Amino acid sequence: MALTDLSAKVVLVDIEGTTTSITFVHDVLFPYAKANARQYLSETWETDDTKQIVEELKQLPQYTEYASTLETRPEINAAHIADFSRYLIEKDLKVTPLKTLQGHIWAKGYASGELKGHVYEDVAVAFQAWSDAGLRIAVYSSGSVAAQKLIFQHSIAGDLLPLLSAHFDTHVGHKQQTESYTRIAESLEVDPQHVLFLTDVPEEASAARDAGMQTVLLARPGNAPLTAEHTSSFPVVTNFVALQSLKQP
Ligand SMILES: CSCCC(=O)C(=O)COP(=O)(O)O
Ligand SMILES: [Mg+2]
Repeated sequence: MALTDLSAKVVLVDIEGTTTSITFVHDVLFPYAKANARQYLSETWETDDTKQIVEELKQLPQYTEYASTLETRPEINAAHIADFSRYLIEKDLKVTPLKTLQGHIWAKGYASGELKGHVYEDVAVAFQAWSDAGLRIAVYSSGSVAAQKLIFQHSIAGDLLPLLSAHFDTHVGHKQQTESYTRIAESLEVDPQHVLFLTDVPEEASAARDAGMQTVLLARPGNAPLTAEHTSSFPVVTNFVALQSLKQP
């Protein structure tokens, strides 16, 4: 089954584990956010945007859990919120206000050149080929839309942003919920059956498939191993080029 046989009009890509290595996210992006959270929060503490992020962080159930581990009642300041952000990052919690904050922090690193977005070497080639073939390319990641734009604009393969036509983050819903994919298809004004979703997470593929999308799993180096049940339930490829000669499971 070649990509063209999938009758896709939109290719919807996940980022971490799909276009980009998990190692880059965990060993470069997360440490950068942890190291720079306090400074960012101090510098922007009085802005409406940061006030909103802080409010949303404090509403998270994990905040009550975190605060209960502290010996004294904390003062709500940049240092305390930075500590809580680091706690969330260490647990790899993909919660919306943390992802918004991370995107803002990474912006400085990309602007200075300290950060360059990792993409696998087949990604730019595939994006160009899909775009040339008239397919739209959209992104759905737990990373904020701002963070998605940064990783592709400042990628090691150059500026890939012009090839992308839409971005979705957890504001549309969580990635393991079917309704999120229904909303994405509605927003793209396309029948879900004409969307091909590429991800490394079987539960995300399952949710997208339940919404009527076509789904393919990526088995990139360093991704969590797929079980026999996963590989019998979904087509699996190791890179985007392999989509051209995809075999049904
Ligand atoms: C948008 S780049 C940062 C990656 C990130 O923070 C993240 O949570 C990626 O999750 P994904 O849904 O792309 O697997
Ligand atoms: Mg992923």
